[in-house]
Amino acid sequence: MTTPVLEARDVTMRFGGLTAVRSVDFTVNSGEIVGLIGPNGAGKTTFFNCLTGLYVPTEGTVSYQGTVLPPKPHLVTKAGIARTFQNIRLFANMTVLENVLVGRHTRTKEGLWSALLRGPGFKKAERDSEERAMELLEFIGLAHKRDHLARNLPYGEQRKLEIARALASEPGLLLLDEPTAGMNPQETRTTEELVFAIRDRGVAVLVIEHDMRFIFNLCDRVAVLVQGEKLVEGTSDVVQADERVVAAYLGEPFEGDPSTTKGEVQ
Ligand SMILES: Nc1ncnc2c1ncn2[C@@H]1O[C@H](COP(=O)(O)OP(=O)(O)OP(=O)(O)O)[C@@H](O)[C@H]1O
Repeated sequence: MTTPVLEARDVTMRFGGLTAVRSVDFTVNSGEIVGLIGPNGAGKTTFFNCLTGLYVPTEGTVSYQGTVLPPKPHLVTKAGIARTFQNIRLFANMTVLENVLVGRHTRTKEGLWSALLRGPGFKKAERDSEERAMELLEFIGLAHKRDHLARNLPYGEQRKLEIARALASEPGLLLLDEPTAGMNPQETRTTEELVFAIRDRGVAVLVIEHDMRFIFNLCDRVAVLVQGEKLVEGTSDVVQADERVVAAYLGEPFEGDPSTTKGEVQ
């Protein structure tokens, strides 16, 4: 049975006279991988920022598992939504393990005094956190690099580490903003497999991406934003065949034969 994890209702975001997102209704259900695509400047990242509390929408509401979210990033994370960003935002001079541990802080209950005094409660919490972080590093294939500095990882592994750090907050929904940007085809394929594996762990995924092949292979459903409005939403096949989508992408990587079949679009 599908139940809504995320529900955005009538979300509008204006910057002065510019409406970057206009009356968008959007749902992600449990167990789903949903794609959000659109030409440059369509409002995708602005919409993500509205979902994650970085922006307070001018109008509309965002709910997670039936409860309206407070527009504060740390409260959104605590509620169960984690994200990555277009540009890598790791702690470059921390180790791989430390980066994942940072991602767990919303889930650790030990308070300031316990941490300062390093009492038995704190030590146990620390051990549990480390175990959980190592389990995540195993999952993404970076356990053997736990003590490497994040800045010394190759690009593709840095992006994986960001995903592990986001997963460390134990989200029910993961938002990925251009996870394959700058990746070679092999790294992109690995990321695709990783996203499927994340979904199989019970985490719903919403992904922004310009790589159409990646999106159409991966997603159960795809929504298209154009000039801040949701133009089309449906399965990959429906979206690929929609003439309005083809028109919106003319001049973009998706140009060419409108009858292009799945997997051949780039
Ligand atoms: N903080 C801001 N202040 C003013 N305008 C903004 C702000 N953030 C985004 N915009 C504008 O809102 C519009 C949508 O931008 P946004 O970055 O959300 O698009 P996008 O679809 O994510 O683009 P891209 O694919 O290039 O990342 C653009 O016209 C952009 O200039």
